[in-house]
Amino acid sequence: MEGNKYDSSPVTPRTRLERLLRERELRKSSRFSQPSAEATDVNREAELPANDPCSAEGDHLGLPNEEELLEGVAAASAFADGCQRQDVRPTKQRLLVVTNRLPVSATRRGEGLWQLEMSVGGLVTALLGLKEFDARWIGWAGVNVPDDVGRKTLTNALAQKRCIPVFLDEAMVHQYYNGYCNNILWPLFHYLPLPQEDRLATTRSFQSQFDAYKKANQMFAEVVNQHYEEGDVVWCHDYHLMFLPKCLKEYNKNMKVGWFLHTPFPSSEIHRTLPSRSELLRSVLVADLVGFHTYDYARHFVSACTRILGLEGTPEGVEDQGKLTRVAAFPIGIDSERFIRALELPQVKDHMKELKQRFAGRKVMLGVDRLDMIKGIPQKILAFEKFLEENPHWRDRVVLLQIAVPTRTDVPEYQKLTSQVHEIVGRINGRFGTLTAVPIHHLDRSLDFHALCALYAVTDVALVTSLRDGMNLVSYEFVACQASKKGVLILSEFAGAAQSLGAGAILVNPWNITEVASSISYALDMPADEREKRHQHNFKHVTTHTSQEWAATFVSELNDTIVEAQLRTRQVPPLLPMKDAVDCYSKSNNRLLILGFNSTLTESVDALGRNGQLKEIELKLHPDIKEPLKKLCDDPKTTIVVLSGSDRTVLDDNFNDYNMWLAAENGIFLRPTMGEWMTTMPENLYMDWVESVKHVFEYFTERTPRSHFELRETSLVWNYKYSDVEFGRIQARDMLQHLWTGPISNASVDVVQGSRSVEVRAVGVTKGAAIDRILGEIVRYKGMKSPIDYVLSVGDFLTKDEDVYTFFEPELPSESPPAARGMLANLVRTSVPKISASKSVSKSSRLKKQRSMSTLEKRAISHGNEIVLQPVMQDRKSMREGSSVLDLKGDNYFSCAVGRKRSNARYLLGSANDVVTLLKELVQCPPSS
Ligand SMILES: O=P(O)(O)OC[C@H]1O[C@H](O[C@H]2O[C@H](CO)[C@@H](O)[C@H](O)[C@H]2O)[C@H](O)[C@@H](O)[C@@H]1O
Ligand SMILES: O=c1ccn([C@@H]2O[C@H](COP(=O)(O)OP(=O)(O)O)[C@@H](O)[C@H]2O)c(=O)[nH]1
Repeated sequence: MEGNKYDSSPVTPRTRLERLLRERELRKSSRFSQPSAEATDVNREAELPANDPCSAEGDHLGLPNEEELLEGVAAASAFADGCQRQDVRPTKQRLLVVTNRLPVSATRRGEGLWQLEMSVGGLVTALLGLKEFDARWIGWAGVNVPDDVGRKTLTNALAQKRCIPVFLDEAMVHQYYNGYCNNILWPLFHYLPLPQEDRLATTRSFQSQFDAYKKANQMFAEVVNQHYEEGDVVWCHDYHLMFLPKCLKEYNKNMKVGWFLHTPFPSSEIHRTLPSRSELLRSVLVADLVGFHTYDYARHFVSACTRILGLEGTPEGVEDQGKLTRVAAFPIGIDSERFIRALELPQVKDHMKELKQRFAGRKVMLGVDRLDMIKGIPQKILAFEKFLEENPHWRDRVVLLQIAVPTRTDVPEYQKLTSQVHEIVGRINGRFGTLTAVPIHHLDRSLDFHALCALYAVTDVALVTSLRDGMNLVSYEFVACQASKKGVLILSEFAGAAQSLGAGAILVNPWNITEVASSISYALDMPADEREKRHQHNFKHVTTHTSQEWAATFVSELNDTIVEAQLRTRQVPPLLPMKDAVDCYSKSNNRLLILGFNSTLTESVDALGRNGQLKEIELKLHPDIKEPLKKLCDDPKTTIVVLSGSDRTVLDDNFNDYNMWLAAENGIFLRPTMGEWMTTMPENLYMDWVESVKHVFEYFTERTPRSHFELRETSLVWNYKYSDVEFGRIQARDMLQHLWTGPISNASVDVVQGSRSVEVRAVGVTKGAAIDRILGEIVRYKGMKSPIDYVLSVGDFLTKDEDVYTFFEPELPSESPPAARGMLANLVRTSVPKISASKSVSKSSRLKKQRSMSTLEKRAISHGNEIVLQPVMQDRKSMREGSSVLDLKGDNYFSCAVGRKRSNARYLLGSANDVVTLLKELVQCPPSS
C-alpha cells in the first residue's frame, strides 16, 4: 500500500491524540490492504459447516439460526485466517470479551447434547462486529448446568464458537442477575427509583444481593484468569460486571482492563441513592479505560466520582492519588453492511413481498423493543391511540407492528409490564379494530435476522419511545435498511441515539403523548424531499460509525492508556529512601531542614467526612511531631526553617516554643523564633490591588457555599476545597476571567491556581525566590563557618512554589538524576550567597556571584497599621571569601513532596504521618563523629 499522502500525524507521536490519530491511520491503511470484508463474508457464508453437532434447531422457533450466529461470532477467526494467509497483518490483538450473557444461549437437548441459539439484545448485536480481533467471549450461557458431564459437553460445544462459559447456579442467577442486576442496577441506571427494601423477598436484601453480585463477578474473574495470556486485552461489559475490573487487577495488576457501560449512567444524584454506590465506583475506577455511549453519561460518571468519592475529575478522566482512570465516550454503532447486504438476499426479498401484500394500502409503523419498562411501550401505544383518536381518516390506512421481545421474564416487574401492555393493546384494538383488521399487531416474541431486516425495509415510520436507553440500535438498524424507502424515524430524546441521529430523526419526549401523536401525523405526511434529506443524514452516520470502528477505537484507546500510564509513571518520583536520608543526616555537620506546614506538619484532615460533613478546618500541628521536631530544633548542627503560605500569626501560634526559623507568606516574612519578624522581599510589597481583589473574593465566597477566603498580609486566597467541586471549578473559572479583565489587569500580581483554590499574590513571590534570601540571612545570622552539607526540603507545595525543591539542584554535580537536572531550565534565581563553588567555578555561579547577595537589615517601615521590617543590601564581606555556603554533591540533598504523585521534588512521602516517622528517625540517628 502506498504511503498515505494525507498522513496528518507527526513522525513521532508524543501526545495521546497524536498517537491515536496515527493508530487510526494505520488501521485504515491496513484495512485497504486486506481482502474486502464483503468477499470474506461471502466465502464465509458458503463455507458454513452443514453438520455441526450443536447446530440449530433454532429455525423452527423463528429465531436466528446457526448461520447468523457463526457470521458474527466466528467472524474473527475466519477473518484472522484470511489475513494471516495473505501475510498482510502480522497477528491480531487477542481480546477477551467478558459479558454477562454469551452471544449464544444454550438449551439442553440430551445429556451431552446442546442447542445453541443467538441471544437477543443490542449488546450482542454490537459485539458481533468485533471482526478485527482474535476475540474470545467469556460469559454465562443462560442455563443452569449442575452436572460435570453437562459442563464438559457445553464447554466443548461453546469452544467451537470461541465462547467460554461461566457457570452460575440458580440461586446465584436469582440474586445476582434477576436481583441486583435487573431489579436494582438496571432500573436505577434508567432513572427508575430503587425498590423499597421491605418489598424484596425476606430472603433477599440489598446486601445479600450485592454479596451475590460480587461473588458472581469473582467467578467471572476466575474464568478470565484461566484463559488470560500476557498481552491480552480484557474488555468487560456492562452494569453486570462493575466489580470485575477490581477482581481482575487483584489477580494481575498488569492486565489491560477496559470497562464499557451499555446503559445510561445517571446523574450523580440518582447514583448516590444506591447503598453500594462508592464500592461500585471504586471498582470500576480500577480499570484502565472506562467508556460510555455519550458524553453525558461519561460526565455523570466523573461527577459521581468527584461528588461521592471526593476524587479529582479532569477532562481526561478521574484521578486518584496520581493514578488516572481514563473516562471517555465511545458511541456504539452497528455492522451496517450486514443489514444492507441482507436486503439483497432472496429470502429477505420474499419476506418483504409478503409483508407489502399483507399491509397493502396501509402505512406501516414499526416498534421493535425488548419488553422492558425503559422502552416506553405503553407510552408509545397510548400516543398511537391518541393519534387515531384525533385523525379518524388514518384509522384504516395505518398499522402499528410492535415486536416485543420477552426479556427477564423471572423478574416480577417485567411480568407486570407484559400484562399491562396486553391490556392496553386489547383495549385499543377493540376500540378501533374492524372485523377484518386491527390497528396494532403486537408480537410477544423475537424475529430472526432476515425477517427483521425485511420488516425494517417495508416500514414507513419507525417509532422509538424509550424513556431512557443507553443507545438503541434498533433505530440504527432501521436507518440502514431504508436506502430505498427513506422512511421516517421518530426517536426519543432520552435514547443515546438521539445524540447521533437527532438531526435526521423527529425527536420526541415520550412522556408527552400529545407531542408523540402529532409527530406521528407529521411523519406520515412528510413530503418526499424532506424524508430524503433526513434519511441521508442518518444513513451517512450509521454507515460510517460502525460497531467495528467502535470496538477498534475503544481497544486502541485502551492500549494507549497503558502507554500514557507509563509516561506518567516516569514523571512520578520514587518514595523517599528513608534510610539513606537518615544515614546521610547522621554523617553531616551542618544541616538545613526546610519544612512546609500545611499537610506536612499538620494532622491529616479528611476534608470530606461521611456525607460531605465538614470536619475541622483549622490547621493543627500533628501531635506526634512535636517531640521529634523540638529535639531536632535543639540540635546545634541542625537549622530548621518552616516555610509556609500561612501568615505570621498562624506560625507564631504553632511554633513559638521551637528554636527554629519561621518563613511566613511564602517567605516574605522571616524570623528566628528568638528574634523579630523581618521582610525579605520589600520590593514585592505594593499592595494597592488588595482591596479590589478582596471585593471580588467576597462576592464569590457569598455565592459559593462552603468556600472561604483568607486575607493575608501579602496575598489573598480563595479556597473551595469544602464546596461542591464542580461548582467550585466553574466559579473559579468565572472568578479568574473577571480578575484578569478587571481588578488585576494592570497590577503586578501573580494568580496562582491550586487544585481547589485561587491565590493572588505579589508578582515574583515564590518559595524558591524567598529561600535564596532566607539562606543568606541564616548564614549571616548564625555566622556559619562551614558549608551546609545536608539539605532536606519537605512539603506539600503549590506547583509554583515547588521551585524551592529545584532551587538547590544547580549546586549538584552532573551525575544528579536527569529528572532533577531537567528542571533547572525553569529555575530563576536571584542571588545565591555563594563565595566559591568548587575548584572549577561554573559560568552560572560566577554570574551569580556578581549579583548582589541579599541579607537583611532590620529597619522599621510603616505598612498599613503594622510595623514591618525591610531588608537592605549589605556588602558580602561578612561571608568568608573563598568558601562555599553549600556543599551539595547530590547524595546529601533530599527534596520530598508530601501526599502528591507528581512533583518536581526528587522523592515522595505519603502523608504527614510519614513526615513524623522521618523526623523520629532523624532524632534517633547516632551523632556523627
Ligand atoms: O441480556 P438481557 O438481560 O436479556 O438484556 C439484553 C441486553 O440489554 C441491554 O442492552 C443495551 O445495550 C445496547 C448496545 O450497547 C444499547 O443500544 C441499549 O440501549 C442497551 O439497553 C443491556 O445493557 C445488555 O447487557 C443486555 O444484554
Ligand atoms: O426480534 C428481535 C428484536 C430485536 N433484535 C435485536 O435486538 C437488538 C436490540 O438492541 P437495542 O440497542 O435497540 O436495545 P436493547 O435490547 O439492547 O436494550 C437489536 O440489535 C435488534 O436487532 C433481534 O435480534 N430480534
